Amino acid sequence: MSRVFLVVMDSVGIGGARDADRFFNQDRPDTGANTVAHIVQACAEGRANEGRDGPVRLPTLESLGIGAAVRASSEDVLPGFDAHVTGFWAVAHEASMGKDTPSGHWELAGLPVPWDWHYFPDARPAFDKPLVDQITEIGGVDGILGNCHAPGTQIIQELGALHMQTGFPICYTSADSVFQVAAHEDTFGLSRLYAFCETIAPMLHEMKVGRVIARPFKGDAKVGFTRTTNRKDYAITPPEPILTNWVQDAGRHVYAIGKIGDIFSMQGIDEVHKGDDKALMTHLNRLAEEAVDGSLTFANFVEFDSLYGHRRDISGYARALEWFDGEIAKLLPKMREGDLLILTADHGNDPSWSGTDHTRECVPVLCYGVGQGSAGHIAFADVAATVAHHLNIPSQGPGRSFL
Ligand SMILES: O=P(O)(O)O[C@H]1O[C@H](CO)[C@@H](O)[C@H]1O
Ligand SMILES: [Mn+2]
Ligand SMILES: [Mn+2]
Repeated sequence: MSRVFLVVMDSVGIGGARDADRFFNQDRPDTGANTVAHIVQACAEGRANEGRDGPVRLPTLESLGIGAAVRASSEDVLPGFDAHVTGFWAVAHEASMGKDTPSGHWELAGLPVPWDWHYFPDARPAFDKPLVDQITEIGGVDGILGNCHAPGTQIIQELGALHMQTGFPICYTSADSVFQVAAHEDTFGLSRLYAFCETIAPMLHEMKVGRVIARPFKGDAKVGFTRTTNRKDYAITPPEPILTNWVQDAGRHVYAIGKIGDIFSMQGIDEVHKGDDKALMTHLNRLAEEAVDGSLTFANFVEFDSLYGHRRDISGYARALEWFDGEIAKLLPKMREGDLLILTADHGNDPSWSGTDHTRECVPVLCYGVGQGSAGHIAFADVAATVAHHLNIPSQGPGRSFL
């Protein structure tokens, strides 16, 4: 029986979104943002040589069609990237009005977001007094710090020492529908941070805030503050069955790698494997060998986005792509007859762009195991329908299989 491996390269967008002018980074519309193309261009021009050198080389993604997809989605030039394409590729357009992780993943899983998320204003305070009063009361703290839009790595440097003195959690947000809580793992305590987030999450979900995110960190004023890998997301539960439910309801097994379990609030998921991207790749390789017939393995590789996209680090993003490309080259021979591997993304995060937020972009859909060809332009939800079709189970979403 066929298996499917659906792998999200978080934020690896390819430009070309028709509604990019409705999304912004620091008042600049996202029109023209193109994560992959701008990385390729910067590398070719020698502008991304930190820890690497020269033009970016992605031979495996190229042969699966990433260059062809970028050319089909945008006018951007792509120096090099003219290798023979042996995979099956498409350009996917998002319908949901959010350029965030849950919107992208839910729609890839067959559920365009049926509501408007709540976003906090980029003002001080970002959270109004009645909300702060509720949060401090039910969360059992005497106050909060932050209360603004901020990059997470920066705000812990600014407020880490004061947080240690006062015991007030650092609460901040971004252009996404998120309520983030940074707290020191030792002085505030990791389990206390998780409990705090878990307690306030239902109230924020009620307001249609997509995620409450625990952001633990360590360090002190002298050495500086560093986030740990113990981030935890408390996301709204999808209001309808999604791909993982369809697969599970058909009696099949669903493996989640990385933050997929968090994004879908564990709906339809049998087992979760976590770690940094390197560890996730080990899990993916092991599951390529061990996943049972008829199963779905759904993975998210977040470091493109969290370590490089938001930090506007072009060299780092290029290094991550080159590493990923080499790993996928080693994964392909592990695919069995009848298996389908899909590499895709959830939104863009152009590291050459203004601001530090995601960019509205189309995403590549690169398929291995179904021969060579292209479906041209498709919808995000078509990915779920295609996975269902390949697993020979009913699709319950609005998408159509492109295979
Ligand atoms: O700056 P940090 O804390 O990494 O926040 C980023 O991570 C959040 C969730 O992925 C996004 O909303 C973005 O703002
Ligand atoms: Mn994402
Ligand atoms: Mn992000």
